[in-house]
Amino acid sequence: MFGRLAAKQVPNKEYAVVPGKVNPDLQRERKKCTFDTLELTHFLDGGVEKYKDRKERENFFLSDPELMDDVPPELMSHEDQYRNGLKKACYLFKKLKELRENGGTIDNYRQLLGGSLGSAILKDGNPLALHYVMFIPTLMGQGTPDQCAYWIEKAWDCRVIGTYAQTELGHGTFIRGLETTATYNPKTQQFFLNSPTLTSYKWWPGGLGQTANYAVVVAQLYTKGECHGIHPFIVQLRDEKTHRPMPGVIVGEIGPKLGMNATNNGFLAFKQVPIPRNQMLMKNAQVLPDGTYVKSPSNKLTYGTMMFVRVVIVQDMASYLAKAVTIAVRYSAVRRQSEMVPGQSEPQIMDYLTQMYKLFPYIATVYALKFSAQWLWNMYNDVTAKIDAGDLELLPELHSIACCLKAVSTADTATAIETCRLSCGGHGYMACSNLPTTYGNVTAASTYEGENTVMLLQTARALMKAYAKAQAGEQLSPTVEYLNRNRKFRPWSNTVDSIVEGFKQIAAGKVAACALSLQRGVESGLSSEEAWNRASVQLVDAAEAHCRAFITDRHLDMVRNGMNELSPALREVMAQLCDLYCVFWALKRTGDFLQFCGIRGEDVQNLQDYQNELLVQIRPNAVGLVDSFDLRDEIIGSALGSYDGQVYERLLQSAMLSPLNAKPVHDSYGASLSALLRAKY
Ligand SMILES: CC/C=C\C/C=C\C/C=C\CCCC(=O)SCCNC(=O)CCNC(=O)[C@H](O)C(C)(C)COP(=O)(O)OP(=O)(O)OC[C@H]1O[C@@H](n2cnc3c(N)ncnc32)[C@H](O)[C@@H]1OP(=O)(O)O
Ligand SMILES: Cc1cc2nc3c(=O)[nH]c(=O)nc-3n(C[C@H](O)[C@H](O)[C@H](O)COP(=O)(O)OP(=O)(O)OC[C@H]3O[C@@H](n4cnc5c(N)ncnc54)[C@H](O)[C@@H]3O)c2cc1C
Repeated sequence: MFGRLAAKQVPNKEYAVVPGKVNPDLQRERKKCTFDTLELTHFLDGGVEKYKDRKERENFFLSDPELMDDVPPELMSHEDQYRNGLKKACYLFKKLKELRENGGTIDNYRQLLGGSLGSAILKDGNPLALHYVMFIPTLMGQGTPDQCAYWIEKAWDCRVIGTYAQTELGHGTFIRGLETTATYNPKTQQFFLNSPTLTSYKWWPGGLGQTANYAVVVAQLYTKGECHGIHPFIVQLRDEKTHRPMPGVIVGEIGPKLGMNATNNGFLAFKQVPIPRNQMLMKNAQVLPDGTYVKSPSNKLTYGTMMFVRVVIVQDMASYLAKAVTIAVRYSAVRRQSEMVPGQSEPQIMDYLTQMYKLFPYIATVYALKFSAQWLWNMYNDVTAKIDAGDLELLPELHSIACCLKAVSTADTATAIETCRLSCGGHGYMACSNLPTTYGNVTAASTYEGENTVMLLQTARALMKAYAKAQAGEQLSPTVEYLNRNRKFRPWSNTVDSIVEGFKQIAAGKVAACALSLQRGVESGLSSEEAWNRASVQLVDAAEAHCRAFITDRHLDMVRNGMNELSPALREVMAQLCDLYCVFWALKRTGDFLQFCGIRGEDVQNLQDYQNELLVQIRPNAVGLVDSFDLRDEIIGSALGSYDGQVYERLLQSAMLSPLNAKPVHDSYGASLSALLRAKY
């Protein structure tokens, strides 16, 4: 599990991990599976060829001992976490080059950043992540052809390493309020970057601390004495030879965090630092040599990189969740506890219905998120192609759906991972379960790239506009089509179709209720902004309902129309998971269903019965389902979740890695404990 780790011997050899030995409970589970797990793996990969590519790629990276940890990051100091992360990130870059030069493929660079492979190699974050996730995408999305030609090659080759420096100590959400200035001087044809206040210090950018030598800096543009709002600039932070900070640049690292401790998040300030005019990214807005400002077709195009990352985050959440639920399900098959029937042997904890309820809805969530993420990715590509051709019509629709999916996927995944941890009892609390680190990585995503409440309020804003359009009888875009005022919702019928329809009905009801609250607020004398604030709890709720309607609709559509080539046995299991996702959320929202869909008490009981039935139906396939995610042990990185299920052996092995166990008597005994034991009070 930990590569070349020189572990202290376990106290008793017969309790050591035995290569190839598989826990008998797991073996039995695998025999029970009713479908072909490889068929599902191929489906998840998008076909046999892609499956083979992935396996080859994983082998290339994960079989390299240089990329495995000698010591788990949680046993390292903060400084060593960074040192180790950076060493591996640099080595990874060289390997990637080697792969390319040998004709190998890596269809998506990101696979090495977040997601399965990335989080296996750099468990606690990658100090080069922002270079790939935001610096390069900003150059590509916001540079002119000349700027792209000059910078992108250098960046791909890591001859410059960048980050995305937007957030400041004083402002992360409200980016129009950023204080860093970039003032143009036509005489020298330079911008001067300045940080006028403490609150204008850039704060958070990944890799900024000691890694990046360049950054895209988002700053208020001043030219001819006028402020034109925030724009992106390429700024050199460190000397290309010595890596010392450039004159006027104050830069450092912000310190330990809940997680992601190798990402080298930093702070940055400028004292009138000059950069040439051509280092403002000018695909959209421009400053001409004489200082004339040329407006962008939309000032929201500056926000393009954030949109890209929000889209990508939804995909990554599905990967993190697949990992967590694999750990928890395998552990639940191995772990036996209590007596279900007095006097009988202890059952596997997965036989308790409450345990199935903790885990199986989250196996289903992996699929729900994956299908929504695929749809969003396709829409993102369509819309960006249209924007490049000058058509911005679909940008608001993309923004609205990306914001709520980012918020709901990150929040749901964080809850799911915490539930997986709880489902593993005390052992889930151990760092070596890999659930705490995974949680640390995922919960960060509820804040970064747009804080979740703020994101839902962006969607709510779009929903209010769509509602007004619907009331005016205007045509609506596809994701809000259900708001059409002439739409007749079908009556409740105790089917999954009815639940999906019900979520739309709930969203439509909540959107209408928000519109009414806003209207009443204004009529009572509040300004529209005050009325908005008063309605904001409801607005967030409406945006979440809209997103749930979207996710369930996508999931059901995929099961009905996107799985025709799968075997009947597999299709049946996929349909069960989709039903479970829908019923699980319907039961979490029974109040809404009672309020908006006209269901009755006995319908809730029917849903409850159906949920229980689904949990029991899925039970024999639980291990097969997580095996189908096909995550190698290096990716799982957990004493509880490895394929062979040698849980207790691995827990003991991992305890022996603690430096506290290196000697029979620890040094601290002489330093403090012995005196205490001998003192006479
Ligand atoms: C990712 C996985 C891989 C690896 C992970 C590893 C490492 C990565 C780790 C971390 C990366 C994190 C990096 C960051 O966090 S970078 C910083 C991100 N910052 C934010 O996201 C800031 C959030 N704030 C905003 O986006 C905006 O300020 C705002 C909240 C949207 C408000 O903007 P504002 O200009 O004030 O707009 P409004 O007045 O509210 O709205 C005006 C108008 O514009 C529309 N709008 C807003 N944003 C967009 C957009 N992006 N695209 C299109 N349209 C947009 C908005 O809807 C409104 O429209 P109206 O028609 O209603 O006027
Ligand atoms: C791990 C991590 C990595 C990051 N990496 C980067 C990076 O690489 N580059 C970068 O530039 N930034 C980065 N960030 C910063 C990140 O983008 C911001 O933290 C995020 O956008 C939230 O902004 P904030 O911290 O100012 O929160 P705030 O906006 O201060 O939020 C605090 C609270 O105020 C509420 N709030 C704020 N505004 C409103 C509103 N309008 N309506 C209702 N409620 C509101 C929020 O809901 C929240 O509850 C990173 C952050 C983290 C945690």
